[in-house]
Amino acid sequence: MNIRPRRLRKSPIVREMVAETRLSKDMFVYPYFVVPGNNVTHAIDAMPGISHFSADTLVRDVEHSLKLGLNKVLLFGVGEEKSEDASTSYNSESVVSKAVRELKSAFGNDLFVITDVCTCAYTTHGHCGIMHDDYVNNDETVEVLAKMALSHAQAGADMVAPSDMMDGRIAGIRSLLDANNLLNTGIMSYSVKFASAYYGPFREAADSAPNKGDRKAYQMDFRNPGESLREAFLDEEEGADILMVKPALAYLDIIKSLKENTNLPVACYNVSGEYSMVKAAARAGWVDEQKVTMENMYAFTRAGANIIITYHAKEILEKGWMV
Ligand SMILES: NCc1[nH]cc(CCC(=O)O)c1CC(=O)O
Repeated sequence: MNIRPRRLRKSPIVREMVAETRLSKDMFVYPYFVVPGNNVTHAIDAMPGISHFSADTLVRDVEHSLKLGLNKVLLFGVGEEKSEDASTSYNSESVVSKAVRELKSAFGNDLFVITDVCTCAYTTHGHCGIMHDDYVNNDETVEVLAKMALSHAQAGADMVAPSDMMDGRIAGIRSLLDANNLLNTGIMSYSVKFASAYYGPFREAADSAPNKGDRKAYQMDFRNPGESLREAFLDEEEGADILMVKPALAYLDIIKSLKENTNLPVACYNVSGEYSMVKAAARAGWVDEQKVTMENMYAFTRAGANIIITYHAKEILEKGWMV
């Protein structure tokens, strides 16, 4: 026997030398939930370790994140007045726009601010668009999304991230941004977003559960890898800068095939249900939290993700789990 793969597993040094996948904190994007008011830090039950922040406490928490080397955030607005037309979503005084202004005035270009663009937290029915006869009207929704993206961009967001899955929304957003001379505001598209039960805990965090029906008439069917490439290519043609796959853990095949088929950076969203399952199992003593978390992070990287959006990011860096 002259071939012995175990030679290269003999010691930590040799294992480090031949490791095929590297993970860096620069790959992480950390999500934050922003609520109205002052001095609010309210823990989200379904997502241990994650809280709602008002703009002032957000600035303090982000300052701490920045010290850890976490310099990219994804903002979700929660707790705004809801309506049929989601008009609070594009108000220049919206909770997200205010938070963007405060973060940018505190940290400038030391912080990269991405905003989630979707109406589900702003509509009375909790759907990701404008509804008529129990159906989300695509083109009317795209107009609202473009206005919402514009308001975030005008507040100073570096990048907007539409998470609604309407057809043509990347083109709609890009053209409104360009018409307003916001040529350098990027778009990270939730290109391949499946209708998934893994969003369960998030709906508590964002108070965005649909009060009737589900999201299957706009989010993708998880049986369809071919359609996932079709969706991603459309976004690429429409001007997306980054393509995202969501959820991540149950969709590693999709991440891998997208990476092999595009030259754009690929992001994955390690969603709330994936996060809370790890937390719950770790709390019960069934898995080693550090080891399972890092195994998941490497799985995303190995599949081809260049960017990982994860609720674990802060704890990974706080506790030095990278090493
Ligand atoms: N459309 C809004 C949105 N943006 C991100 C998530 C999920 C994030 C997570 O679960 O962590 C959702 C929920 C949904 O589509 O139902």
